[in-house]
Parts: sequence; structure tokens; C-alpha cells
Amino acid sequence: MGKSEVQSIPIHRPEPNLICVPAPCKSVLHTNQFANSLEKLEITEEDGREEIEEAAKIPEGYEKYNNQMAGHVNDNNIGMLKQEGMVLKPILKRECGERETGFYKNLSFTLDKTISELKNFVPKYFGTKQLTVDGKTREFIVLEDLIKDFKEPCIMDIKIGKRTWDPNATLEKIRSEERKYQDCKRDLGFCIPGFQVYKLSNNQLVKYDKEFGKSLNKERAEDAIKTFLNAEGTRMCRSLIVQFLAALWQIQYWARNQRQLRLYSSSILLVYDARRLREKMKFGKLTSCFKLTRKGSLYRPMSLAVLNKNNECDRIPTGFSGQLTKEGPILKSPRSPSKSVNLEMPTIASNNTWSKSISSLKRTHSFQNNYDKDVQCRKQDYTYLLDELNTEQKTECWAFAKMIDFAHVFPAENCDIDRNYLDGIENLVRIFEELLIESD
Ligand SMILES: Nc1ncnc2c1ncn2[C@@H]1O[C@H](COP(=O)(O)OP(=O)(O)OP(=O)(O)O)[C@@H](O)[C@H]1O
Ligand SMILES: O=P(O)(O)O[C@@H]1[C@H](O)[C@H](O)[C@@H](OP(=O)(O)O)[C@H](OP(=O)(O)O)[C@H]1O
Repeated sequence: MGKSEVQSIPIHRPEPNLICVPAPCKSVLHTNQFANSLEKLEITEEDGREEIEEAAKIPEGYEKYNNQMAGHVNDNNIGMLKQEGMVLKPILKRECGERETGFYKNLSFTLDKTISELKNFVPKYFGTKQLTVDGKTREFIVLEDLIKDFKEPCIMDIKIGKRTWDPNATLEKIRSEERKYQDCKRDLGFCIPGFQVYKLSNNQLVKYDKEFGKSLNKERAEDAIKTFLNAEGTRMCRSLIVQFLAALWQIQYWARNQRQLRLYSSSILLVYDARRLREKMKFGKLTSCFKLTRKGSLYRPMSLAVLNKNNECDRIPTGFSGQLTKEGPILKSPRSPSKSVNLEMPTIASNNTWSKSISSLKRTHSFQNNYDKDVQCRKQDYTYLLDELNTEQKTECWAFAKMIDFAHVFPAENCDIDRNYLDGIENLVRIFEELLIESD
């Protein structure tokens, strides 16, 4: 079995520290409907053949999971699979599989209050399943797909803990783990093995692989989190940060109190829907109307934070009047007159050749560009509206953090706090709290 490799072809560098890796073209076009509506989706014969070959390796009714940020894949680059809102994680090492399934089973049966609380922080567990992939029959852990409702999933895998090897690790394993992500683990108590982000600036899906993660130090890891949040060079979306913090505070509170488990090499998966973020930015709501009321310092636990979720102004205006015609949905009057699109061509004021050429220049460059942009925006609006109409219910929560990967969970030998895990969580919380202050 090999490890998950994202092709490392730098395509552009928005800043010197970050290596941008293009997503497979098909996935960009497929998942990015805005781009899709403007560019033709070209599937070459070779692509088609690859698809057929791949399908032959994966049982019918299942698909390769393309949103796997880290973790194990086989020699043919097949790792996790997906099926109807679920992901299937292959068990490649027996002991790891037993520990992880044991962990999830324990959650379903436990009467212990602290352990039971964990159910709120992890994906739903649906048991195990045997499948034959690539001619090999394997057992899979079946879990809820955390991004199943997202149109443009942004995902960051953050492995928690300075120490990422468990008590059964061989000397060789300890050495190999200690060599990886050194700076980040030492200074932050976590590392970032992979993430992907739909950039709002250019509508492009960009993936960052584990080699990128290994190159990070404290400062660059913090920059990477900003990149993930689409917060480079722009104001940050406060409600995005608050939603993450809400989840992280709860996990922090749990980790501060639990004394039964040791979580080695376990991850926090941060996920959000860039589509919803784009809507927020587009409708002029860079800052959220979530009200964060706290008594005292920012470093107090979750219980002191009150999120004003019912606030009227946090609703995203869709512009949809509620009426549908054969031509499509009827929109309400333009959001703001200054933003309304004038589809008429400008009239040429004079007959003079010089002013004619200026006009035509304006038309081809400035006007035409603006015109194209306006049409693009309209198309994007319609795509959103249609998506909304197709979705039964728009979930309020479009960003959250969950705990994943319990292949190295052990019982605590002494009834002590899991400092290794807690330190990582506290640093992560601190970074998000600082971002919250910055976003003020
Ligand atoms: N429930 C889930 N929903 C959506 N994506 C998931 C889920 N569980 C895992 N993933 C994706 O799969 C990746 C790998 O998951 P996980 O860490 O559990 O695998 P692993 O093989 O044990 O990894 P590692 O080698 O880092 O120990 C994650 O980074 C994440 O992108
Ligand atoms: O980030 P990288 O470089 O991919 O490092 C891997 C990562 O630490 C995995 O968590 C680990 O799997 P386990 O959790 O199963 O130990 C794997 O060990 P492995 O090579 O022994 O599979 C490492 O190679």
C-alpha cells in the first residue's frame, strides 16, 4: 500500500510559502458549476478509458472518494470509497482496524457520560462492510460522509499531538514519526497532512499535499489556515471562524475533562462549503451577524460564548420571489440599483475616428469584460438558486470541526489528562481565537 499522493505540479504561487497543486481538471470542472457553465467540459478518450478501468476495480454502487485529504491508499491510488452519504475507510492494518472499530462500538454502548459526549464530535458510525477492490477483499469502516451536503467542500486534516506514535510503536516507527512535520508538531502540537480549498478569488480548487504540510513551521502553518479560510488579503468571514470555534471549544472542553483515553495520531477535520462562503461575501456580508458575547477573556471555555443564531441579519438573501415560470425563477427587484446590470450596449457619442476607436477599445476590453462578468454573475446566481430549489432544506451550519481517525486510541494508564492531545487542541483554538479578534 502506498500513501496518498497529490500530484505536485506547482501552477501558481499566490505567496512564496504556499505550493499550489492543481486539482484533477475534471474535478475542478465537475464541482465548480460556475466554471462549468463557462468552459466546456472536455473528457478525452483517455479520461474515459481511465474511468472505465477504475470502475472495474471498484464494486458496483461505490465510487472512489475524491475528497480524502490524508491517509492510506493502495498501489492504484484507491483509498476510501463512497456510497450515498457514507464513506468507507479500508482497514489495512488489523490492529488499527480493531482499535478504530472498538472505539466506535464503545461509543454506541457506553454509559459513561464523558465518553458518550464524544458522539457529538465524531462522524456517525454504520458498522463495517466487506468489499473486493482491485481483486482484494477487504473490510471497510462505514462512516457518515461529513461533507455530503457541501457543494464546494473545503477540507483540512489537522493531526493532533506532538507525539504521533502509540505505546505499541517500534523504535523504527517512533523514529519515522519523529522525523515528520517536526517544526509544526514541536511548536504547535499539531500538523497539517493535507487540505483543499475552493479559492473564492479565482473559483479554483487547490489541493495541498503532505509534502507541503511537512514544510510548514509555526508561522507558515498559521498562514496555511488563513489560506484554507479564504482569508488571504481579504477580510475574514467572521461567521466561518465562529462556526469553527463553536465546535473546537466543545472539543477543547471535552479534552480538558476526559481522563480515560489517549488519542495518538488522531485528527480534527475542518470542513466548510465555499459555496456558502461565496454567497456571504457576495451579498456584502464579510462580517457575520453572529453575536459573540463573552464574559471575560477569550480564553474561557465554550460555555461562556453565546452565538446569536436567530439573528435576522444572518439570513442569506436569495433574491428569489417564490414564483417560478417556464423561463425559470422570478427574482425580486435588484438588491441595489448600483449593482444592477445594464444589458444595453453603450451608444457611440461621436463620429470622429479617434473617439470611435476609444469606444471600440472600451467595448472590447472594459465593457466586454464587464458585460461577460455580469453574465457570469447572473449565471452563478441562477446556479445557486436552482441548487437551492433542488435542496430540500438548506442547513444552517455550513462549517464545522469533527474528530476523526481513532486507529491509535489507547486507554489512559493513569487517570491523567491527555496533555499531548489537549496541547494541540488548545493551540488550534488559540489560532482561531486570534483570527476572530483580527476579523473584528
Ligand atoms: N467521515 C468522514 N467524512 C469525510 N471525509 C473523511 C471522513 N473520515 C475521513 N475522511 C477523509 O479521509 C482522510 C483520511 O482519513 P483517516 O485519517 O481516518 O485515514 P487514515 O488512513 O487512518 O489516515 P492516517 O494515515 O493519517 O492515519 C481524511 O483526511 C479526510 O479527508
Ligand atoms: O504523513 P505521512 O508521511 O503519510 O505519515 C504517515 C502518517 O503518520 C500515518 O498516520 C501513518 O499511518 P498509521 O496511523 O497507520 O501509523 C503512516 O504510517 P505507516 O507508514 O506506518 O503506515 C505514516 O507513514
